[in-house]
Amino acid sequence: MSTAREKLVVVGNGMAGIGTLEQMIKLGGHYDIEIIGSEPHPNYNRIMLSYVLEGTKTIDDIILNDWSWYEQNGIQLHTGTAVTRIDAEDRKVHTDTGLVISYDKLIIATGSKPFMLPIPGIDKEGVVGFRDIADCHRMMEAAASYDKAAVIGGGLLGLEAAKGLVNLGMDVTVVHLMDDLMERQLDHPASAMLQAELERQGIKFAMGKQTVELTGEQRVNGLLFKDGSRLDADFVVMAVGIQPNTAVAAGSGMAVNRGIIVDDYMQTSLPGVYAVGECVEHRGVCYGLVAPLFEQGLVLAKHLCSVDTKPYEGSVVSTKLKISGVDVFSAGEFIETGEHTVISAKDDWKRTYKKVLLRGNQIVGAVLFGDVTESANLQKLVRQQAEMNDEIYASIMGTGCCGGGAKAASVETMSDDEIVCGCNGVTKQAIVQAITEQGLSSVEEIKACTGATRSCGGCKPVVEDILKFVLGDGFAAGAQKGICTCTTLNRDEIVAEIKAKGLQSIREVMHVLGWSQPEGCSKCRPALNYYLGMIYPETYEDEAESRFVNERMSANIQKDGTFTVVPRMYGGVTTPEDLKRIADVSLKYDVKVVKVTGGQRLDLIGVKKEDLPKVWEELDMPSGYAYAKSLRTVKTCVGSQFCRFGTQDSMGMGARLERKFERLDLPAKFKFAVNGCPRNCAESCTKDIGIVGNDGGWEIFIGGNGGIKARLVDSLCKVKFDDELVEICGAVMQLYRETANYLERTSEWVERMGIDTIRAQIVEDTENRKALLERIEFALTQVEDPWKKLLRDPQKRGLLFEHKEPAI
Ligand SMILES: Cc1cc2nc3c(=O)[nH]c(=O)nc-3n(C[C@H](O)[C@H](O)[C@H](O)COP(=O)(O)OP(=O)(O)OC[C@H]3O[C@@H](n4cnc5c(N)ncnc54)[C@H](O)[C@@H]3O)c2cc1C
Ligand SMILES: NC(=O)c1ccc[n+]([C@@H]2O[C@H](COP(=O)([O-])OP(=O)(O)OC[C@H]3O[C@@H](n4cnc5c(N)ncnc54)[C@H](O)[C@@H]3O)[C@@H](O)[C@H]2O)c1
Ligand code: SF4
Ligand code: FES
Repeated sequence: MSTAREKLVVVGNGMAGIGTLEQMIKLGGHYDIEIIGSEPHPNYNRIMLSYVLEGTKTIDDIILNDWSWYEQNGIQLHTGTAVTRIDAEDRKVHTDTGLVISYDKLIIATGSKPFMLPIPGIDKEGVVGFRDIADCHRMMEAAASYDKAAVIGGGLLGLEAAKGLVNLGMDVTVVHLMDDLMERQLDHPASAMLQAELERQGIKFAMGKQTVELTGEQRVNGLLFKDGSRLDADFVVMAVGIQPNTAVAAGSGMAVNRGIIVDDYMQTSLPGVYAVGECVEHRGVCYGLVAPLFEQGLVLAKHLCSVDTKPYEGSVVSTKLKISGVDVFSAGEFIETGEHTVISAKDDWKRTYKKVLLRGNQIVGAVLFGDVTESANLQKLVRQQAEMNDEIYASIMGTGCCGGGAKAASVETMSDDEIVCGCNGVTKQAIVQAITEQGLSSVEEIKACTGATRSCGGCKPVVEDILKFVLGDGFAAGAQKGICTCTTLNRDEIVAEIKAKGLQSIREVMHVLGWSQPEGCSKCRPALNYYLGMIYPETYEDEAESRFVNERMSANIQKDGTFTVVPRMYGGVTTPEDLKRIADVSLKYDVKVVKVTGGQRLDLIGVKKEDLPKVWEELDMPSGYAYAKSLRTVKTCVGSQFCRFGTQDSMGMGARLERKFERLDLPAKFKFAVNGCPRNCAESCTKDIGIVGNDGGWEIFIGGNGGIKARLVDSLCKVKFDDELVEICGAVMQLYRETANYLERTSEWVERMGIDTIRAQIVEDTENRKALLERIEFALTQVEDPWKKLLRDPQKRGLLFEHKEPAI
């Protein structure tokens, strides 16, 4: 027996109303749907208007659901039509075009309008709000004809508008009532840093100014302030906040305060009538950001589709200013009171500021300026009111300890319903389903399929964490031309730009080269850190927080949270004394397993994090770099010292090579093997550099790999003397350092470059070889054992490994 479908009418074709419908469609809701929207466009991403104004997007780029979406989903759409009256008794809406549309259920999603100051002159020509596509066009037209703009209001909207107008060539002054910009999101230090940065970008400020009149004849020509001073302006943008659109609701007898009053299921005071988005007031709060609206929309969609749902209990909001090169983030509580414990760090040289507020031990708010790498993580922690602990502390405050682990864990504990992409209302479940059911494996694919990361990009790190969590090692963040989705530049272009422009830090590279995501991502940051270190071995200050967790800890984390310790054993050779020390330390620190590795050394598995420094100290052996993109092992056979077939001293040569080239940063992990004769007992054929002794000297092979993508080596050349062998190996390593993509193994590099090209540059061009050698020799003078370095630094040691109160 079929039942007639109920009729659902939506008033407002904006982000909240359509976001709710999208969720309902996914849930399989059965309604006949009709939408009435006063704008003449299909649903678009309002938050991207800032980018349209700035000139980095067009209107076409920001359409979220084009006309065909409505058709495909059987939705009747009336654009350019405003609802003027709701007749709740007869369940009908009336429009300004004379339509009368009946409903069974009604959703009001009318959003807000800009608040226009009630001052003389507000109606003059050249005074606009910034809310929709029409406003955006008005601003762009004004910029083509006029020079001097004033933006009243130094909040998020005002600052983004000001930057857009500066980009369009206008002379822009932001007029702000208070002494601090964005005082609703930032504390004083962050505000001051923000203002200084925006001044550098060409925006002027008139702070602490109350506008009492807009002067001029028909068109505005200036602003008059309460203190009697004036500012000339032939164009004025009003950005002093918003007002929920409640007139139609109020006129129909609905309970309205500042916004339309709703309960925890978005139901208004009238039966069958719901409201969602900026027009509503929930538990006394009206929201002005999209993330809460999508959270409301999800609850409403489930409620209307009779799917079990938790009630909507309010949102913890976070904000991010969308101005390139200005990284600001704020979440939850941001002004400290006596109740808070404050963790903060301000660096005037790097121009960064971080503050985290705790109530008890719970994270209740944060402000970041300059370095917002941890914004996605902090957003989750504040939303979850997570307990602060050593790992979270270290990852947020910059030592980066276990940041990856903490993030992966928090992705695991996120509920399916949790919204990952606030701008587009995409939940964790939607992303996981896209990965598992549609076989997606990159951020770009997730973006195309779900919309996540499509707008401000702030959710990209979390999307990447989910990809990593679901796919593990199978995660490859996209096959685009750029090194990641933050840039379209490839490795060679980036390295060339760094050299040509003398760029010195990750932040500078991302800013100058126009990264789409100001704080970068987990793919580009480690790569940039490597390229900068390779280009400037002497002066570049390594950014530990841009390295992978194992590298930051100088140990490999295991699935039970303990670590492994692998000391160096040059050429796979050890001594009874070293073995005794390893045994003593293993017993003392309750090491679970001592494993002989494939690279001929010992792996102490199951060391507790807090014991790592003591284990390193008591072993008193160099780090084996088992965690690093660096030289790992030099596997040797017994060779001529003992083997009756041996023609060359493979153990001696292996140890020499390992001592010489250890500790150097490389694009990926790197392994040698050295054999005393062509019987090849130490298996040179699958190593990055494989060396085989013969009667007349040595043969050098490169580009082998025994891992997932197995590859046998190519022969590079034969040499007669030991010193020549070491030189060729050094030149190969330096050429690889200078030309490989970060994480590219030599097996891929040799195939990409071609063995003949490499041979020509190293074997045949002796001048080039000499230059490569000079550069690697210099780089080698700059390296230091990381275990010893950490042991010398009590603050870092305390922060990374011990449960001590960190020094702030
Ligand atoms: C320039 C700009 C940048 C922003 N950037 C961000 C950001 O970075 N991050 C963030 O979280 N938020 C941002 N916001 C805020 C965000 O865009 C809003 O929170 C969101 O769009 C609100 O969605 P909504 O559906 O409630 O309202 P809207 O998107 O405004 O949709 C309401 C729609 O209803 C229509 N309507 C109104 N009355 C009627 C009627 N009587 N009949 C028919 N239709 C009607 C309106 O014309 C409008 O199209 C930004 C806003 C602007 C203007
Ligand atoms: N990146 C983002 O997240 C983003 C970007 C743009 C807009 N938005 C949202 O759009 C909405 C509108 O933004 P907004 O910046 O207009 O609102 P807002 O309320 O965040 O900021 C308005 C600012 O104007 C100032 N102000 C008030 N009266 C003034 C006066 N008479 N003279 C000078 N300054 C005065 C206030 O002190 C305040 O800082 C907000 O909800 C905002 O969250 C968000
Ligand atoms: S490779 Fe040759 S020298 Fe080395 S152990 Fe085997 S047989 Fe002996
Ligand atoms: S949160 Fe802005 S694009 Fe996802």
